[in-house]
Amino acid sequence: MNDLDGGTATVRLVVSGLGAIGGSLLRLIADRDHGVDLRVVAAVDSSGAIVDDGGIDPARLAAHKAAGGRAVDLPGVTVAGTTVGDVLATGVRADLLVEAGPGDLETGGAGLAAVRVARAAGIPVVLAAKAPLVLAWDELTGPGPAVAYSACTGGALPTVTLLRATLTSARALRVEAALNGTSAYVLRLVEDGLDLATAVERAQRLGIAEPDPSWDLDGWDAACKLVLIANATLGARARLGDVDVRGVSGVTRDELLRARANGHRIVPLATAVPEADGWRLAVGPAELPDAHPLARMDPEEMGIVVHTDIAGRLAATTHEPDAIPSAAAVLRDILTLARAA
Ligand SMILES: NC(=O)C1=CN([C@@H]2O[C@H](COP(=O)(O)OP(=O)(O)OC[C@H]3O[C@@H](n4cnc5c(N)ncnc54)[C@H](OP(=O)(O)O)[C@@H]3O)[C@@H](O)[C@H]2O)C=CC1
Ligand SMILES: N[C@@H](CC=O)C(=O)O
Repeated sequence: MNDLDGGTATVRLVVSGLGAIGGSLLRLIADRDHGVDLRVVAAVDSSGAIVDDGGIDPARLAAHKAAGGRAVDLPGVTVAGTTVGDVLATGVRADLLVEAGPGDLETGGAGLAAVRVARAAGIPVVLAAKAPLVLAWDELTGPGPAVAYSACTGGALPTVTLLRATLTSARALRVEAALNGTSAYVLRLVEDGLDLATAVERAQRLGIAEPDPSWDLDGWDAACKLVLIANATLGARARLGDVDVRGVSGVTRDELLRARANGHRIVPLATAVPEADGWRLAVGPAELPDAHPLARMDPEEMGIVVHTDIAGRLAATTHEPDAIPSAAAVLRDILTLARAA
């Protein structure tokens, strides 16, 4: 990383996954000066992998994908198999992998394979996909090239940064968070009278829903984020199976309106509560009083609240009406790694 090409540090990126997050990242790379030459030398989508050692124009690739194109049909690039492993086998010079493909919570799928092949080649990784890290926490946070994962812990919400800073001196008595934007948004639309399927379609149009939106509605996306936050900041060694997971699909409009009439709001809540032998982790719809910071949020917000012994109650929220803030979290990690190199 940080080769100097004509005076500017260059970071050669392989971007795997060119949907809402990958496409937004490409546009962010194209749209502004980052003080670093972020050069996309390879990209992968479900059609296959493309490579150009001189750099693929990120704006052109983003526009091609937004128009429904397949990566392998982008004119002027070399098609190089279907995986990140195939990309690296071409010998293209790469400094960083961005993994923004779909997750697979059983095996880790192509995402985990891509992360492993990159790290074996000495290449650091920035993750948007959570599954690789949830399944292989010890491996991916252990010795070897860095793995950064800001976008895996609540979009642009700096959950890990906030907790690490706060818990340097204080103890967490309880952590509460609304970590799944889709569930929060969908519940608010249902509260307003929309049916569930239409509400989910709206979230998909915003680009905030998972490739398989049942991950959002059934609580698995929030559970993944909670596991990662607990492991990163609370000293936990949690796995997905340790989380008590309930989804929001069964919440009815009547229940939502009854809560409102009582001065409450039902929100998709993730909680971490200390116990004698660790942390009790749970995800599910919960009724909170209107005065609670997570009940006061706009439909497109996510948030976190940490109750501490000596640092009071801290709260942070993020407004994410599309995939750009999460892509900005990916960019944050890329630039942090680039500047540290
Ligand atoms: N959307 C969001 O707000 C956030 C998403 N994430 C995570 O980021 C990841 C991507 O999400 P999102 O962009 O919304 O999803 P999308 O469905 O919009 O995009 C997924 C992308 O992955 C590509 N893809 C499918 N299979 C493979 C494969 N085997 N190898 C490489 N790429 C593949 C798809 O290809 P094709 O274009 O050909 O279909 C598509 O470009 C997910 O893991 C999600 O959990 C994290 C934070 C926020
Ligand atoms: N599907 C997620 C976005 C990525 O983490 C959400 O709705 O919050």
